[in-house]
Amino acid sequence: MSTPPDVVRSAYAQLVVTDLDRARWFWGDMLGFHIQYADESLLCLRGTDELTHHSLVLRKGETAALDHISYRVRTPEDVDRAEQYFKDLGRPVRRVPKGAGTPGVGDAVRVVDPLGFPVEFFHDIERAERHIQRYDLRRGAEIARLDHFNICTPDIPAAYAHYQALGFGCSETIEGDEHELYAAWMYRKQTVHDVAFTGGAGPRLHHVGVATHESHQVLRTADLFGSLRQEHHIERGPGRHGVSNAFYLYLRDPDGHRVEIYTSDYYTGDPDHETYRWNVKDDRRRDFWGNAVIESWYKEASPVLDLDGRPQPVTEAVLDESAVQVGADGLGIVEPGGQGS
Ligand SMILES: O=C1C=CC(S(=O)(=O)O)=CC1(O)O
Ligand SMILES: [Fe+2]
Repeated sequence: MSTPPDVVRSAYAQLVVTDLDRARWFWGDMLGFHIQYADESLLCLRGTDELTHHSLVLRKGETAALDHISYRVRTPEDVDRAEQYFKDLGRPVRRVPKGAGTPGVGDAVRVVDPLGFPVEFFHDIERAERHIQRYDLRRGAEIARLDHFNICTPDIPAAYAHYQALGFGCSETIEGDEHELYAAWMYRKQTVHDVAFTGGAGPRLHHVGVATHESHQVLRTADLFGSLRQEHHIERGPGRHGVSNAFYLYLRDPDGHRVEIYTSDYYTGDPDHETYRWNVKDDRRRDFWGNAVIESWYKEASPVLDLDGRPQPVTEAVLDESAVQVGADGLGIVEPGGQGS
């Protein structure tokens, strides 16, 4: 078996949006991403702390979808390793030389991974002007950086095995009484996750997680949308997660792409870091205060494209967390004459 690439971190998501101006308002004006590059069909954006060209790309297209997620690898040779690794898995692989792909990104390889997701691996990317202390440029939610991808997949154990083989650690899980795996959070950078798996029809993109420095910025984001009579963009939260302990707010962009505003998770960098395991019937797992998870959060997600830009077919889930008796989610199966647990 060939050597997997040395993944450093989740690096950027490329989303297809149907109205670039509305997307610019949502992701730029409201969330505060800096526009690093713009043309009539493409925007490259980055957070206040990000030193490379972008962490989010919005590409105008007919149908809202995920074009690809992208991981940065440690060396240029790791791009070659990624190419060989996925070729050995028998997966679709396409080399994307510098200048032929996303602006700012150097030599890269794009694959459709075993879970059906379009994934890019690159090392070289243009540096960008340091905005970390340009408080004068901050606006809206003041998003600092990309934190993670959350993907919907029907087979969580298969997703766990794939990312474990890529060298990802596992910080937290949601498991049944017999340790059946409902969800997992996995990392390469030293925080809770670079990628997480939500059980459901897939491959679909559940959300992009973006980080603020402070929880008051999460609250301010909700206030901004409320003030502007744009509260319909708020889907879930604000609240405190059980898993990750992060303070959160979920929004839907004008095309329905979900984004999580996320702050204050924790360090996972020690070599013997242990996985924290939640039971699927623990009402605090997804909201530490026991608040219900709105059904759309479990059921709705963005379609993903193949390497030729065609929507990928989805496979229904094996396990459905929202169908388990989960009490606070309000979706539980109430025992005859009993209460949800
Ligand atoms: O980033 C996350 C951290 C925790 C949770 S959960 O709702 O607490 O499971 C969801 C999430 O994957 O979006
Ligand atoms: Fe998330």
